Amino acid sequence: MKKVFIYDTTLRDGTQAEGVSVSVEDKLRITEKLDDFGIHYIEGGWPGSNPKDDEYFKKVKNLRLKNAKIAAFGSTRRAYLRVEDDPLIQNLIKAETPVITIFGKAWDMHVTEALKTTLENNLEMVYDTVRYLKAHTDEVVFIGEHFFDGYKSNPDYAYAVMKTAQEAGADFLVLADTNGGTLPIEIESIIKQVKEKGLDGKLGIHAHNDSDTAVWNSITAVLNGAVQVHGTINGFGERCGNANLCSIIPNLSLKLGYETIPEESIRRLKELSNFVADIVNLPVPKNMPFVGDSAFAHKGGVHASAVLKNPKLYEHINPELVGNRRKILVSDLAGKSNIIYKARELGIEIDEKDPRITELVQEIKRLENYGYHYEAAEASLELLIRKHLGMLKKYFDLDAYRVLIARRYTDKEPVSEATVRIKIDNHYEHTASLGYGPVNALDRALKKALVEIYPSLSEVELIDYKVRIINESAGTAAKIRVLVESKDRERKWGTVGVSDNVIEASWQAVVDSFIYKLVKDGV
Ligand SMILES: CC(=O)SCCNC(=O)CCNC(=O)[C@H](O)C(C)(C)COP(=O)(O)OP(=O)(O)OC[C@H]1O[C@@H](n2cnc3c(N)ncnc32)[C@H](O)[C@@H]1OP(=O)(O)O
Ligand SMILES: CC(=O)C(=O)O
Repeated sequence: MKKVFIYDTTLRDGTQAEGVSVSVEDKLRITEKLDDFGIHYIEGGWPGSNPKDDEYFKKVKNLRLKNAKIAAFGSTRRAYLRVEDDPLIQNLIKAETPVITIFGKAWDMHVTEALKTTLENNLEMVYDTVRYLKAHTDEVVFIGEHFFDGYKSNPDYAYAVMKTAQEAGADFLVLADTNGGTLPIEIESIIKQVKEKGLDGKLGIHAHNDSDTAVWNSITAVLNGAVQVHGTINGFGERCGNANLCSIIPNLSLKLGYETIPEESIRRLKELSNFVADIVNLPVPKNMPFVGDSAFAHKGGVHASAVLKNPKLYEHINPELVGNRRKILVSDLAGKSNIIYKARELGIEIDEKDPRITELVQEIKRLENYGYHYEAAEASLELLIRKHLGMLKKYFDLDAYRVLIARRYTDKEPVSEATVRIKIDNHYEHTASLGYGPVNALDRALKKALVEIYPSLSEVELIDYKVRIINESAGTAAKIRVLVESKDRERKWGTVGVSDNVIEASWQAVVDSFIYKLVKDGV
């Protein structure tokens, strides 16, 4: 099996993404995680660029890494300085990493316009820097910045830059599509040409995603002989991001038979994706291939029906191979199969031929049309299914609720007060409570009324509350959907309510939340 070295630049190019800022501790945690997953190279940052990166390189030496080699990143020497006198080069050496990665200009226009130097001097900068660094570290990775654009502009020069780096001793010659404008067909053609011309070192690829082709550009490079692939977890990075390792790794390993990271790590890929997303505070888009929450979610009734017969009918791989899971969604696009799958997933015994399933599908479509949305409120969906199948106990009846919001001249904030009167068996409970807002007051008053009979409700906490106006064009007559997220010591769940009135919609969602808790506790 051919091996491809995975080179992660989440901590360097990834942090060049808009909105990302990570602490040294964050960087160290990500380093340990990437190492644990068997990533071969971790580019930690640019020593000398900022105090955080300097501290990172001091501290990373103390980590006991099992798999990864840490790379310090920088550029070729300044056009007008000797390597010995260039502080940026000296900082790279001071980082004391086993790998140093430098980028050098491979596009003639960049040499003359950005560096403002001559093409010959740039070749000398590449040669001097690689040679010098090679004497100070184990491995030097040379990135030909803008290699593909450079090749399209001046093929001989772009080739000469890479060949110079090879002659100076670079261990990997990485071809970069820095502006991300190159297409897979061009990657293939250009790599073939440079190999024919005589670039016979170990090639790598560093692709950006501006044309939405970074993953396939990287894979094309591998298919044409590249043995090192640069990318980031979840693909975030400068502008539109870098090549997404969460797609490259499974494509190479599961589909094309290359050795990348160990199989058991690939089985936890979603965990790695979520881990990095949480730390950098950039959520994983639901529709991200392989690791997104919707990557294996089936919504259309036709899809659900087929997946129940054989998942392969609508899934390109088994989701478990990358640590993801199959989801069957229930919505107005559902058919009987969605309901059967969902009910079984929830542990509800259901006979496929039960005529109530068809009625339930129609009821869900009616409610979704009214404004309910069950994808984000699975607890309400479970209650609806149970109720329809006669499997939901009556825990209490609402007799009345009332919410008052008042602000006197002397009050700093409005005061919310709720009263609730409910009937349990033949007994009435009548309670009142103040709250931070009307929903909080209702939640407290209802809990007060129920907790003596159902003590486990004291564990329920409402942790999120979202309000959405559904048919906005109707102005004040618009319907309001409230989604509530609740938790107890073990789980989180979502419930929904819809009404013309925000308090009534909130009440429905809160009531569902409490009932769901009682169902799950087996009360
Ligand atoms: C394609 C990439 O993603 S490369 C990585 C980009 N990442 C970053 O830039 C983040 C870290 N960068 C930094 O902290 C700073 O830019 C530093 C410390 C590297 C340099 O800071 P400064 O000295 O203030 O320079 P500044 O950022 O304004 O400009 C970049 C300089 O690097 C030079 N440079 C750019 N590429 C190269 C190269 N391959 N080789 C040598 N010099 C280069 C530019 O010509 C410019 O030099 P000049 O100031 O003499 O015109
Ligand atoms: C070096 C680098 O990040 C690039 O060429 O895109």
